[in-house]
Amino acid sequence: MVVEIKNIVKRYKEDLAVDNVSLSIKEGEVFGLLGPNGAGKTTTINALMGLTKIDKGEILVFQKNINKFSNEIKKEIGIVPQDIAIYTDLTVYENIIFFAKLYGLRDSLLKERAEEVIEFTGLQDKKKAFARNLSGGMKRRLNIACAIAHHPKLIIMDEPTVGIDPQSRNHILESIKKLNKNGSTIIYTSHYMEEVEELCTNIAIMDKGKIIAQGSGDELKELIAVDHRVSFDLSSVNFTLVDNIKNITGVIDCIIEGNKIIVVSKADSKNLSRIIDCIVNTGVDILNINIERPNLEGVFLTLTGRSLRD
Ligand SMILES: Nc1ncnc2c1ncn2[C@@H]1O[C@H](COP(=O)(O)OP(=O)(O)OP(=O)(O)O)[C@@H](O)[C@H]1O
Repeated sequence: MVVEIKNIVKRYKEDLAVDNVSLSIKEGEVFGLLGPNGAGKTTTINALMGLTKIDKGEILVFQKNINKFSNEIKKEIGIVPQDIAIYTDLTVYENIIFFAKLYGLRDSLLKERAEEVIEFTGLQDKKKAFARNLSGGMKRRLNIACAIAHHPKLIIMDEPTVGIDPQSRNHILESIKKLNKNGSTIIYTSHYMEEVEELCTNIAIMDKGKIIAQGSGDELKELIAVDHRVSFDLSSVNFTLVDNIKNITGVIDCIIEGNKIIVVSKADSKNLSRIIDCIVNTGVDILNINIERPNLEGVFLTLTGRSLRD
């Protein structure tokens, strides 16, 4: 395991920010911590980075307790904090050099890596620009560049795409995939379920300080995949058709909404082709088919009764 978080607790006065959280993160994973604002993600991540003192529990990174970290271990970690940590009065290049030196890079390797991460984060045109003059998305990219020049084995990113333009967001998501492909283990927090679903091989859903579910995206969606829904826009709808569809194996219900029908089936019914045949044989044209797939938003809603974005 690259990271083992064991039963950690963090309280801020009456507020139990992290309530007995345990997580294990394997080498090579993109591990997603998903949860709404205030769920306890940043507190967990700050505890992992040794920035927040925990009240109870234990955290191991590379099998070492984080309180006993040597500089050698710190050099294996890259941190992209939620609040952008760059020097606005330095240029893009100078910022990268500054942080890379902190991680021990020197001489020709230092310059080589600075060029490498400038290209990696797409900041070539901004190399000599002062950080204060960058857009929000570019500042985020610079923040990432500063955290990865030393080629860390573990990269921790706390909501790196909050409040940025779609172009920078896509760039960051692609960069994370590449970093993972090149061998880094990634821990990624977000309240955007689409990002977590796209990026992460293992996901923990956090709410009110607790981990409420954990697994791959598919495993989590299975939690709510008790039935599936397919809607058909039709040229016309009649009751004979609806009755015939209800008689197909696996169909639980068939709901009429104007010229649309919504067919609810048990998961794994594999009856779509039979439903389509049934409609076509009645002489009705199918104008559109929409298969409603379960997503992580649905998982969160089912588990908590609330939306992720409340
Ligand atoms: N320094 C602090 N002092 C007091 N309370 C805090 C502090 N940091 C966090 N909290 C509280 O702990 C809880 C968890 O906050 P945390 O920032 O970890 O959540 P989060 O999931 O990261 O949310 P967000 O997505 O908004 O960053 C919240 O109720 C928050 O108000």
